[in-house]
Amino acid sequence: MFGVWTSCISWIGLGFGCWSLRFLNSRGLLSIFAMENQMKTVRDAPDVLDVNSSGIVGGGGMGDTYCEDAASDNQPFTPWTRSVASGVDLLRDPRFNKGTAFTDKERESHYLRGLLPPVVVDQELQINRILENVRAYETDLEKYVEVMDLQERNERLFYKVLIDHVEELLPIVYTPTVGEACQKFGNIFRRPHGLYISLKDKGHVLDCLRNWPEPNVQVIVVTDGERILGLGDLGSQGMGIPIGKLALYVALGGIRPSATLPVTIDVGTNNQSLLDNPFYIGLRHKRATGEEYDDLLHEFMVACKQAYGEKVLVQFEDFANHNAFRLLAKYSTSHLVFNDDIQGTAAVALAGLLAALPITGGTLADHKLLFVGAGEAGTGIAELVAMEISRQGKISVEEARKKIFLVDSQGLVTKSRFDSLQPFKKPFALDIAPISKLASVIKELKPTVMIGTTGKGGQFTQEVLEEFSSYQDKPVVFALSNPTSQSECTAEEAFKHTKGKCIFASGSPFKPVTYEGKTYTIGQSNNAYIFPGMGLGTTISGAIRVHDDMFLAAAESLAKEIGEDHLAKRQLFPSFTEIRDISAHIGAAVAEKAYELGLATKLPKPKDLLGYAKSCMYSPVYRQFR
Ligand SMILES: O=C([O-])CC(=O)C(=O)O
Ligand SMILES: [Mg+2]
Repeated sequence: MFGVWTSCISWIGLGFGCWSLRFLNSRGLLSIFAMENQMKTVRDAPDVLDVNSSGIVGGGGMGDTYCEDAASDNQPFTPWTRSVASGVDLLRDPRFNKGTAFTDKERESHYLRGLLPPVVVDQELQINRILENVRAYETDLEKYVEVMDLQERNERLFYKVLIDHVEELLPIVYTPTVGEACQKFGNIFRRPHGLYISLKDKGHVLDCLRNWPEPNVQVIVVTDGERILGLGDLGSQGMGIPIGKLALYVALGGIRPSATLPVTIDVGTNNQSLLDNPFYIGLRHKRATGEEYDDLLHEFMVACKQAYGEKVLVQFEDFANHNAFRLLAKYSTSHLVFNDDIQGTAAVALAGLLAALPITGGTLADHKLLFVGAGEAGTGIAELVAMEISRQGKISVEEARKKIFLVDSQGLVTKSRFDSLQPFKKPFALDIAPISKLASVIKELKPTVMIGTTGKGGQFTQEVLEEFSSYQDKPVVFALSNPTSQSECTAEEAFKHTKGKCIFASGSPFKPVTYEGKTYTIGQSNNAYIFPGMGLGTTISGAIRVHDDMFLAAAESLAKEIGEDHLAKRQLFPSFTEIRDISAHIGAAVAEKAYELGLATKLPKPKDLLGYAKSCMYSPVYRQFR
């Protein structure tokens, strides 16, 4: 195969000078441009040929591992230019476009003369221009549209600005603004991004995947839009979430952009206001359920492996409880899959709890934990905490669960409700009389940690917080629901109503709080700390399954990032400015666990996993085109 292509390329290269030829391969259209007797291929098909600047053909296949593949993306000057279009096509391709940063030489050699204003600027100046424009907008939604437009125009600039200004831009491309963007997705719709797979595609899901232009996908984030953050059913408009999460996989975890695929499965929506909205982008009927739903999901899961192989990571995101748990159980033994809202959120919250121990004193097993909200996040965290207590204390998980209490919309989860409880709540049912009011639950059980995962704003009222802090000095309060509007309380309320005693974290970002002259930095207990590193770890090790122990390893790795400086400000999570380094550590810890569990396929195991993880991470610095 390689030899045939080599001679084909040489022949065209010698014979044609400046030409564009198109070949149809089995995966779709592969364009080949011949320029000045050099060949440059467009689009990296799995059997792509790499051509270096001196016209020597090399490569001949994307590396089997993530790293070999990523390495060519990372070199600021690569002779192994794999994919270069020319002329106006180059400007219109966000993967290669550099706008006014194309040098005069590049403009000359790539048929850009006259297509750009004469000025040549560097990436730094472009970043300053973008930031100035973004900052000039009044609303966060306008900022979101501006920044996401950049992703469609100039991918490397988008990631460079996001990485270099992560604290400022994360709340724009991610929670809370992405929530509002999803609510108004039909109104702000410009260009499609990601794959929309709907009931209309039944029987043709593999065709949808084959239409996606990138053949070497390594991470898929998929939602069915039924429970977008704490905002409920947003149908097809939930697409903003997979897009945002994957932008973070790249910016925070160093996954290559071309290896990411956002997917929304549209089976309808039960959101009447969207069904009535003329600008709604999805199927205009109520949600399909039962066999119809399961069949489409199954077709998708099978197609993922067919299209991208055994090692493609599928992240389930923002599915409703009734599907989230069973889909995870159904596919976790056959696919490399995890649920971010159950397992990612669990790992990040566990990291926060471990980080808090030097302040509270004692071990995790010394705490009594109350979960307010007993859905994916609540029971996900509860289970992982129970596993950690069991591991640390050498007791059974059943015994460890006794330190955990759940409250759902009906009140305390007790044995008296056993028959009607959803299966994921049953292991935590208490053998005591039912209590419906939250403040009364707290009074009765006297928990030391209270974690909100209700998806409903304002649940931690003044009464609740006062009661919770009435019998202890260091009450731990996590208000994890997103976006900010759904947070169980604000950071300010937490400090005020606990009289400055609390150790607080939230799912969405809050500004620092000053209480009685002391300023506290608010750590964001958001799965964004975990999933990028998880993706890095599974790809560099070639893992074929995700195991709970990998999440424990990720949580422990994240908790280690918290030092005395952080604790002095009661900050349980590091700043996002350090996240790429943190993701590399998490990636190495996850990969290490994958090897230990026999789930890794990249052999031999790299000697220095951390160094290897770092070397694999995508860098958005512009490449030069010769
Ligand atoms: O997206 C986020 O910010 C965290 C998350 O998964 C959710 O709230 O569903
Ligand atoms: Mg989520």
